[in-house]
Amino acid sequence: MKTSIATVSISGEFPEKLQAIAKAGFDGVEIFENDFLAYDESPRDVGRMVRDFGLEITLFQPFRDFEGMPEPHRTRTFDRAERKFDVMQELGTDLVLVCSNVSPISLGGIDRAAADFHELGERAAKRGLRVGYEALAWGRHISDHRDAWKIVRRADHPNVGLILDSFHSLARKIDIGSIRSIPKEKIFIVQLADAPLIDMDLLYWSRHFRNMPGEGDLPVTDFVAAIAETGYDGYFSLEIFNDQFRGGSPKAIAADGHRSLIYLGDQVRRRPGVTSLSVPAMPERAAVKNVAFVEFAVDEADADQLTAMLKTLGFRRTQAHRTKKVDVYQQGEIRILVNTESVGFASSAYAVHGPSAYAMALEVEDADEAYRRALALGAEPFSQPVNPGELEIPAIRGVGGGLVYLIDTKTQLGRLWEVDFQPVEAGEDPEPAHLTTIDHVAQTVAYEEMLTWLLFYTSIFDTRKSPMVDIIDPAGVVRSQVIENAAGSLRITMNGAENRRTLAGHFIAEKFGSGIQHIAFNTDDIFATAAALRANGFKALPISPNYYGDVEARFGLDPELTERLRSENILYDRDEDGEYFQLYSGTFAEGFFFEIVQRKGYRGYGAANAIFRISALKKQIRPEGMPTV
Ligand SMILES: O=C(O)c1ccc(O)c(O)c1
Ligand SMILES: [Mg+2]
Repeated sequence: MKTSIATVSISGEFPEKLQAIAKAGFDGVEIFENDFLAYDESPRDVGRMVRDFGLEITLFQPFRDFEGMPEPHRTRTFDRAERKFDVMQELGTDLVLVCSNVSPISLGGIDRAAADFHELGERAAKRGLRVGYEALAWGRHISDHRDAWKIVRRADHPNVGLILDSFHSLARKIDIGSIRSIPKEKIFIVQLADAPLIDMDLLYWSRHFRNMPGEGDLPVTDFVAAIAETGYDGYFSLEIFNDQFRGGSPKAIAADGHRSLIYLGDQVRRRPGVTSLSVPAMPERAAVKNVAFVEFAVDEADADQLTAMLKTLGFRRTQAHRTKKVDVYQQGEIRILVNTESVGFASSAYAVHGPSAYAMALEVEDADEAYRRALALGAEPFSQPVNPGELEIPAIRGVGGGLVYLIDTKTQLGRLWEVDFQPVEAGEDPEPAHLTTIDHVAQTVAYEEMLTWLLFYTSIFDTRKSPMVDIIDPAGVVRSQVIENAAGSLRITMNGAENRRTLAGHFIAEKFGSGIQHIAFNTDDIFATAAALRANGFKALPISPNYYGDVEARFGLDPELTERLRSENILYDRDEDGEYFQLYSGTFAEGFFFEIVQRKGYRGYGAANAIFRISALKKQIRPEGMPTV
């Protein structure tokens, strides 16, 4: 599978775009005419620059409003094509993309269009060039790849072929089965884009909301599988018109794009009936069994505050690292590590971000396989020296430059708690609070980074994403998206902050970056937990009394239950799957907090309650740090 990306897909000056594209690992680039026109160098120099970056020009595009023109426009259109052919020859590319005519003066008719393409094919052939025809979803007469294919077939010219673009076909829900019968040599190139499902005008949707395959909701994998079944193994080229990407970091967007293509190729390769696609071999997406631990980087003073909070939550200090200043706090199957080292990565994470949950460990079937897959998808490996006899845990860089450790039980890694750690004497143990497992880890990221991390998790781990929802913060909107596995043993909620006045935005600003903002634990009995926490001196986040009148009315709750919820500051939600109870701690270190949940069949995250807990949490953050609304 050869990878390419259109220059329109990313921001920056022409050379900056090319550099980012080359660095991300693409083989080719589509030159989008306006990018080229806005640049001062000659076509020859641009062609040379592209090749100097080790890239091939996959095509020049778009050539608009070509087929079906009445005279005198028709003659002029052919003259215009000849001019573009000159440019292509100087650039050093043999393929031009002709998109279906949108002009109101254009005439319909398959034969007329086919005759025009036949003639264009003749002219192109004289120069050793090729013409690819693409149906725009909003084309005047041709808006369906099946019709474009009819025209190409009838044009019957070796230098005229079809260009398929996933957006145009999938946005119009055109039957993908229609692709399977197209001879592979007539597919000149394939353009790919995904998009979130939004009900809007096709042109506007296409020009502003496309995103990388896997980032949106279109069945791009099915589309590529159908193409692969023809035996096509040419270029797959990203063509992403996206307002956010245009303003984003060229390097990051290009890297996401390349990752999305490799991930897509790997998914398609695993489909039955697909043999042609040459994709680098890599292990399957890793099934995550659980979040094995979350590790905090803190100094001694913060550690006192954090561990005091953990104790009120019913955690016991059970182990200490043999050679490092790392303590393990445990309850049920949950492990929280508290790292107060003054050297190494945790300490630098502390220096940059202050106290933070900088690392988490995911237990998978085979840590080495998960690690290899992550690297094949362009994840950044992490390692630091370990002391003799200690385990080297495979790790990759995650959200905000934090770490994701990968562990398993089939190798020595399964003995981590015996090899690297030793038991400590029981101290003054708190009352156990019946916390069992980590329900979810909530990461706060800048809104522009959301898709990057979404692709990171979904491409490496066997997870799926939920639709994005809006969380209302009194100071703005926070976008929230869940990444979870079918078993519910890995749940990550990602909150994207658009401004710094929201709780999420404040967290990012204060921490100098993205990271884990809260961890939620499961209990099987929220009221027993609440009672134990009270006995431990835990301070629950106070929820406005007005909230309880509303939930009682909304869900028709028994007043006795409402009163219990109110007296324990427990939030409540219910949907068709079941009930949900939520209890929050106060904040630690400028916005970090803990949550305790009980799920009675419920699978969501209490989005409707978010505004109430956000308002309550904001009251706890130092007033000068957090503008109120
Ligand atoms: O939005 C457009 O005009 C446009 C142009 C060229 C393409 O390949 C395409 O998919 C869309
Ligand atoms: Mg296109």
